[in-house]
Amino acid sequence: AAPQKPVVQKDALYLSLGGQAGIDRLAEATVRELLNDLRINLFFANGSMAESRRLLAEQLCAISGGPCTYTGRSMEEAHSGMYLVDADFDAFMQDFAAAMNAVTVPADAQRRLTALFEAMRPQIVGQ
Ligand code: HEM
Repeated sequence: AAPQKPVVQKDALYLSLGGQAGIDRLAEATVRELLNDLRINLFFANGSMAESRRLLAEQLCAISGGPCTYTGRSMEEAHSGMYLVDADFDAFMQDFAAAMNAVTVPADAQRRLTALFEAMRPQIVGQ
C-alpha cells in the first residue's frame, strides 16, 4: 500500500508553535499588538478584527505546515489600496515579534516565521 500522506507536513514549525491552540494564541496576541500600535492601528480601524484574526491564524497554520488551507484573499488583494510603505511593514513585523515573545514562541521558530512573513513584503508594500 502507498504510504499515507501525513496530516501534518513539514510539521516541526507547526508543532513548535504549539499546534492549533498555540497558533490561535499567537494570532490573538498579534492583533492585540497591532491595535495598540499608534504607528499603524488606524489601518485597522474599519475592519473586523475577529475575522482578520481568524484568517491570520489560518494563514499561520498553513505556512507552518499545519493541516489548514488558507481561505482568505491573496496578500496583494487583501492590502490593495492601502499604499503601505516599508515603515508600515517594519512596524507590523515589530508587533509580530512582540506577540511571538508574549506567547513564548521558541527562538528558532521565531526566525523561521519571521523569514516566511518577510518574504511576503513585496506582495504587501506598495499595493
Ligand atoms: C507579513 C505581514 C502581513 C501578513 C501576513 C498579513 C496578513 C493579513 C491577512 C491574512 C489578512 C486578511 C485577508 C483577507 O481579508 O482576506 C490581512 C488583512 C489586512 N491587513 Fe495584513 N498582513 C500583513 C501586513 C500588514 C501590514 C503591514 C498592514 C498595515 C500596516 C496590514 C493591514 C491589514 C488590514 C488593514 C487588513 C484588512 C483588515 C480588515 O479589513 O479586517 N497588514 N492581512
